[in-house]
Amino acid sequence: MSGRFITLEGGEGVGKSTQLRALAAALTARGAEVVATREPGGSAGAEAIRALLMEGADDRWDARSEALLFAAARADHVARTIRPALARGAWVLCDRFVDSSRAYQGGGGGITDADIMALHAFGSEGLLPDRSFLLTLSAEAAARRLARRDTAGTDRMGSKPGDYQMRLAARFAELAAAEPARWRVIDADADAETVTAAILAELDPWLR
Ligand SMILES: Nc1ncnc2c1ncn2[C@@H]1O[C@H](COP(=O)(O)OP(=O)(O)OP(=O)(O)O)[C@@H](O)[C@H]1O
Ligand SMILES: Cc1cn([C@H]2C[C@H](O)[C@@H](COP(=O)(O)O)O2)c(=O)[nH]c1=O
Repeated sequence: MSGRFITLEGGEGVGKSTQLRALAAALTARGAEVVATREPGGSAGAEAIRALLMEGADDRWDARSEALLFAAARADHVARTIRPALARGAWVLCDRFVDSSRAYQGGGGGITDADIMALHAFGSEGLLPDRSFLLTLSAEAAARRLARRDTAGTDRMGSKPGDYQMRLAARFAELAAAEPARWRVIDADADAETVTAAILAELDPWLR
């Protein structure tokens, strides 16, 4: 069972972190080495950039600066964490990756997809996941989950307005539709165990 690079994508509160933990446990139980990681973050340098991105006022960065910071964090994460793990045969499970930049800074923030992918080509040598899961959930259900989880309030990126959330959901759907060999769309409006089973079923051919 050789390692693969798997990403979980979608809006806030759809259950990405919950599913990442469950998948990591399931794969570890099958004897795989698993590197569970996240973006922005996942390496010392990228975690430092994460603090710049997640803290402060909504207008702390303009759209171009924000896109560059996400790409710089990703470049360090890819070079220091993801590529070494893949090279030794580990499974890399990542909570968000370049598709979040394409949806948030692209669909939500107005940066062109060509510009985001050019930054990715330079910073991360264009690395793409073997499989990306888009977890879909209605905005209302996601908001209910977040209200239960985030009783202390949201961070800078989570405080975007409702129309931004709608643009990014539409953009994620477009990305998945445009590259069906890489993406699987998973209905996240079920209990967590059912969602995990649906994801594992999609990974089954790689788990033999
Ligand atoms: N299938 C599920 N059914 C009900 N609640 C869930 C489910 N999956 C996750 N939750 C709960 O919803 C909340 C949000 O889940 P989680 O933190 O995994 O989402 P996320 O997509 O990683 O969010 P973010 O993008 O903000 O990091 C948590 O309190 C979690 O326990
Ligand atoms: C990788 C990446 C992330 N974002 C946004 C999406 C979320 O609002 C935050 C990350 O928070 P999480 O609770 O850890 O999911 O950052 C983005 O706008 N662009 C990106 O490339």
